[in-house]
Amino acid sequence: MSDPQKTFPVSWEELHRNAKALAWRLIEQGPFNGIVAVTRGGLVPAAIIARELDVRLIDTVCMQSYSDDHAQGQIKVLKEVPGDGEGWLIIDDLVDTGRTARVVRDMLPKAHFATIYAKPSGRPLVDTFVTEVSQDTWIYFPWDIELQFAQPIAKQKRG
Ligand SMILES: O=P(O)(O)OC[C@H]1O[C@H](OP(=O)(O)OP(=O)(O)O)[C@H](O)[C@@H]1O
Ligand SMILES: Nc1nc2[nH]cnc2c(=O)[nH]1
Ligand SMILES: [Mg+2]
Repeated sequence: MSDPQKTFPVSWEELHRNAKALAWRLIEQGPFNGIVAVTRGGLVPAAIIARELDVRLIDTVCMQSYSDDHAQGQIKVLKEVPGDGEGWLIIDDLVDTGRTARVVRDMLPKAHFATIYAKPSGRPLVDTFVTEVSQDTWIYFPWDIELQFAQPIAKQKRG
């Protein structure tokens, strides 16, 4: 998606609340042997969920696909996890097109795949998620953004 229609900024508090909401759903699905975080976006959610589910065994699948202009290129797998994923929980921050999820699921077909956010195209690839956002929305995570001055609405309207 190179020109998303809407943006959806997420604060640290909101992310923490949503990650805990995901943990409440996942506690019913476990117990899990360990967590596989999909880098980099899955790292912070995985840390929060590991704390809530009392999981200490964490591995990573290292992936690269989107560039800074929100365009998705070829997915590169920089690091894999051996095995079929049985008893493991995979955590990513979101599914968008579902292409990243497809690659990870093919790698670990027996794992449980969970994300905090899901867009409609990727939703069928996720076992458990918390919040659905529309396909034309770009989510900004707390680590993507910083506090800054915002124009009053009246000034924004005058242009
Ligand atoms: O469903 P898709 O269309 O494949 O998109 C979802 C993936 O895109 C983002 O990762 P990204 O490749 O931007 O890297 P990052 O996790 O390092 O931010 C996000 O963290 C997901 O992993
Ligand atoms: N930060 C972020 N990364 C993405 N990768 C694919 N879709 C998104 C999105 O909406 N936000
Ligand atoms: Mg990612």
